[in-house]
Formats: sequence, C-alpha cells, structure tokens
Amino acid sequence: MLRSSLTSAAAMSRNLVLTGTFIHTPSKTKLEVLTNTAVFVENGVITSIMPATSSLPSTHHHIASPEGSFFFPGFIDTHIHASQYPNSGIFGTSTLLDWLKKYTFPLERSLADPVKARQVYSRVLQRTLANGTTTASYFATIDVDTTNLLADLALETGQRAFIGRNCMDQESPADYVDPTPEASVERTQRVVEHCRKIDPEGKLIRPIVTPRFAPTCSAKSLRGLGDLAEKEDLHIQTHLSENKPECEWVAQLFEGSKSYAHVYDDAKLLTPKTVLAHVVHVSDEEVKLLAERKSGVAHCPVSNNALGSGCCGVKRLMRAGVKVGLGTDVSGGYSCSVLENVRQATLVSSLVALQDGSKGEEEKLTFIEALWLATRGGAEVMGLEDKVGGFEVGKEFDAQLVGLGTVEGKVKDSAVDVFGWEDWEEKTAKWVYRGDERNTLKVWVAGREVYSK
Ligand SMILES: O=c1[nH]c(=O)c2nc[nH]c2[nH]1
Ligand SMILES: [Zn+2]
Repeated sequence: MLRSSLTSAAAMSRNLVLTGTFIHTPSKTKLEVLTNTAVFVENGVITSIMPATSSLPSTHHHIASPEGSFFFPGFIDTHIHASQYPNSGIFGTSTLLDWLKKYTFPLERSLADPVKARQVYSRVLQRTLANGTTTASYFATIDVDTTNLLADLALETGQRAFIGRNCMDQESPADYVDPTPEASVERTQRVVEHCRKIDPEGKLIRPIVTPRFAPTCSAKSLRGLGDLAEKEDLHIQTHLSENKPECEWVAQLFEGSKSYAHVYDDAKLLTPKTVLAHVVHVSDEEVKLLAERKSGVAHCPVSNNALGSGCCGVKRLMRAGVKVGLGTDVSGGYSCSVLENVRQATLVSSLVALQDGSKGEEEKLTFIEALWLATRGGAEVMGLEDKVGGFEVGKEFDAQLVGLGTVEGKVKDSAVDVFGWEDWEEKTAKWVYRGDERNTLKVWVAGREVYSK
C-alpha cells in the first residue's frame, strides 16, 4: 500500500527511532551486521546510531524490526524506463534494434495520452517502491507534459527520482521524434524548469538530461544537450555500447569520432554527473576515458541477458576506477526488481570469468559486492554518496525492512526458507538468491514511510 494516501501519525512522523538488526555494506567487500541497535532519525536524517536500550525517548516514533527481519538501505535503480513498464516480459527473441522498433517506440509514443501515462507511471512507482527501490533514474518518453506528470507523481509518492525526457531527433519513427535539434534542447529545458518548480532544492526530484542514445541523436542535438547540462550543472543519462550492431551503426553515423564513448565526449556529455547504461562492448581506451571523466555506469544484467546483448565485465570497469551501480533497464529488463539484478550480476560475472582473455576468478562478483553496487555504488553513480546508500550519521534514512520466514505471519508465502541456524550473512545470501518483493515489508525515503505491506 502506498503511503501517499495515508495520514497516520506513524506514517507522517519524521522523528523516528528504529530498533533491531541493521545490515549494510560499508565497503565493497564488507557486510556489516548491527544487531540490537537503535537508529535515530530526525527530519529524515540519521542523527545517532547506538546500542538499543529499554528506555527510548517519547519524542520519537518507535519502530522495531520484528524477529527475523532486518533493515537494509533502499535500492538505487540507476537506469529504468518508466514508460516501458507495461512491456515487462514482452520481448520475444528480439535484440536491441528490432526490439526498439517492434515493441518500444510504439508503446512510448502512446504514453503522450495523459490518462494512460498516469496509469502506467503510478503503477511503476508503486511497484518499484514495493521492491525496495528508494531512488530511481527514469527515462520517460519524448513528450514534455507526461514526463512532467512522472515528476509530479514521483514527488507525491515520495520516491527519490531523476526525471529524464528522451531526446531523439533522427533515425526515429516519423511520429515519435523531436523535429529539430533545437526542439530536443528546448523541450528538455521545459522538463528541467518543471522539476525545479515542484522541488526547488532537488530534495527528491531532479531533472536529468537524456539523449536516448547516439544513433537517434544528431551531433547538433548532442552538443546542444551537452551545453545545456554544462550551463545548468545537470545530471546526464544515456546508453553506451549495449550490443554489437548498435556499435557498428554508431561507427557509421559518427565517422569523425574516435569511438562510441568519444561521440559523447565530443559533445561534452561525459561528466562526473553522467550515467551510461550497459557499457558491454568497450575498448580499454574507452574505459580509460570514462574513468578520467569520472562518469558512472549502470550495469543492467537482466536486460543484457534478456535481449542477448552480451556479458558486461563489471569488475574490469571497477578495476579501472569507473563508478558502477545497477539498473533494471525495464523493459529491456523484464523485472523492476533491483534484487533480481543483484542476483544476476553475480551469475553473469561467473560467465565473464570463463571468457577468453578474462582475469578468471578476479571477474567474479560476490553477493556482497553486488549488494554494494545496488546501494552505495548506485549512490556514487547518481552523485548521492553523501546522502544515501548506508546507515551512517548524517545520511538520510532511505531504507527497507526485509522480512524472512514467518515474521508476524506477514511473509508466510515467502520463497525464503529460514531454519533458524543460519547466521545473518547466510540469511542475507538467502534473501539475495531466493527473495522477492514479498520480503519487502516497509520502505522509507528521507525518513518518510512510503510503502507498507
Ligand atoms: O535497453 C535499452 N532500452 C532503450 O529503450 C534504448 N534506447 C536506446 N538504447 C536502448 N537500450
Ligand atoms: Zn535503457
């Protein structure tokens, strides 16, 4: 149940003390388990973390994690197409470029209808929150008004969201295209203004400049968007090197650029605030460029598997110093669950380890590293590392309460069987490999309860 419709004191209170077990990843390789702990939250921010005692202040609303459950940082989905949510699971045997034409562009175009857009965007917000996603970086459609509606709905539901209007002014369907490069920029500006109007400090909602990907953007529009992002100090998101035919197409379209990554760099679109989705087929030189520019990568393993795009070697990117988070890439990815992507990130990394020329075991991601990517890694990619991603004094309380087994009878239908002799690390592993939204009992963003089962 979404909390925007509720007005109970518990849901509204911004001064909280939460007690019980807290689990997070302070570093890439460490899972920290804080048992019998109290976390105090004032105005959405963690003010102290201490051992739980029996006397708790009456000034704070008290929430205890039921036996067998634990608090975990909210997930950060660094790449999701809100408009494509109705197509989740519908992709057949297509690969990227035919999938775009057959399934994706027609659906996105139809979302210019505000009634349909409201229905779809409300649902995607509800479903991602139910899966523990507290921050999402959204692609909407090319339509300004309904992209602004997505921003309104995200603010209303309380999710932290980056809102992007898709820019595409070439190589696109005649009825789904920006007419000129100037229109791509001007329409983006209108979304930026709207986001800034509804959330002037960007506490929850921020605009993000969104050239769809190089093939559908003229060099002029890319440059115009780069200039806009620079002038307004904006976040940027796009796709890079997802599948091989796409890379070949970009080489043909942008003969003057040294590589696909350079197409964006030539337009000033590689910055510390840039999120690049996929990054599967890249040269060492391109990886070096991303690291130099401090741009981040949204690793989308479910989508890469579904559309047969390839196996992204994330450890290679991380070794080179590139920031990495996880993205569901709905609906290239059939699931809006970041947890599903945590799981598949580890599985794909095992396949990468078997590839010729790989560094073998070094390519493997543990489930702890994958959870780090889903929280702190994503926070770094979105420039939110000081605000969210873990439990520390000064960070905002973006969290999910995860129940395993038969907690208060609420998760009886959970697929995770807990026998009682597992330690917390083992329980967390079971959640990663067997869990789903049935295990997400409650979700908070900046201390506000935004979802409860
Ligand atoms: O996974 C993807 N989803 C998209 O919508 C898209 N557009 C360009 N490239 C894309 N890749
Ligand atoms: Zn995508």
